[in-house]
Amino acid sequence: MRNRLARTLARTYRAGTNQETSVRSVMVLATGGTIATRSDTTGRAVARAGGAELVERLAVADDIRVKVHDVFRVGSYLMTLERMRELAARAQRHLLADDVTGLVITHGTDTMEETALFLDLFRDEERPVILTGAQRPADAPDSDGPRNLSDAIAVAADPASRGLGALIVFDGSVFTAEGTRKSHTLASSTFASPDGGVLGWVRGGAVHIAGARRRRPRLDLSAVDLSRARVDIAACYPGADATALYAFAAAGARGIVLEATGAGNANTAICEAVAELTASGVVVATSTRVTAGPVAAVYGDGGGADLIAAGAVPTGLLRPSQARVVLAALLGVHTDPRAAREALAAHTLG
Ligand SMILES: NC(=O)C[C@H](N)C(=O)O
Repeated sequence: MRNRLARTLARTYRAGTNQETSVRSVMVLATGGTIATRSDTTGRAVARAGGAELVERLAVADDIRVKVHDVFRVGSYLMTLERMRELAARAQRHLLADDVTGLVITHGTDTMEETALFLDLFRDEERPVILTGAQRPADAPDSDGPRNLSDAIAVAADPASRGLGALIVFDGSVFTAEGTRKSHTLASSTFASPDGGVLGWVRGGAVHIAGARRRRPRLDLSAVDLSRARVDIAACYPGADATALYAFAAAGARGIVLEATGAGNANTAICEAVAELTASGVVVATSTRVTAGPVAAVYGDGGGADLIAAGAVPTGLLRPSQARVVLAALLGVHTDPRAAREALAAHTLG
């Protein structure tokens, strides 16, 4: 196995030496996820493979040089905001220090949408950062990992990917970070962007980018203080009360995202709690459990119009998982919750 890796790397390094002007260099940062899982002795899938193992038999274009670094080796259900920050810092360091065309991050699919958006918010330059993974383990005979990874490397090396922020490449499709989420627990075609569609496609190393992304102001990673960035998600469902909201605030939440019903509706008990918590400096945002469409101030009697009047910030097309990351990032960079509220409102306006 080592020898195969040595041959792959030797080939790519040789390509770099012979064609110095046209060589493209892609750095792969490995973090774990199903793309790196093998079954343990009890049959449970655990992230064990490092990046070198993932790239060793990959088909990549002769003029692409691949380098690998391991960052974590975890299922993405074990990601945290701290790990996202560490990964973002590593990504920035590698882009600074190494002469790379683009970065690929291998990651579990469960929370890829959160990490992708975090990296997108703190991106600090034009070179592409591509996240990919797999739905079937590394030791499955039909793992989708190798194809996804070679597709991601092709996209990272392609000039058309510059300036598009963090992207997700999966099952032949290219997605922007914002608005994209996991949509099937097990199927290989799991990522979807219900409001935005795909940004492009990749087939056999050929990359086609069709869409454009919305430009957002970037945040400064060195300014983020995650100790004041606790944000929890509270579900609204028939009969829900405000117990979870108060418990989160008591546990130190500086922000709460409501996973509301429909176009962003709750009930009068939750509206009252939102008004009280907003007055106490907690930033409440409202998203929805519905797959597509924006949050809107339509209904009274505890509905979205009342929630927003009580102080909740509507998150537009962002779903709770990504609204939480945006709010946490903003609370991490703004000491004043009012500034974080305003920045969230501006962010979700498009
Ligand atoms: N397909 C996957 O990668 C799912 C896995 N549970 C993870 O997120 O790490």
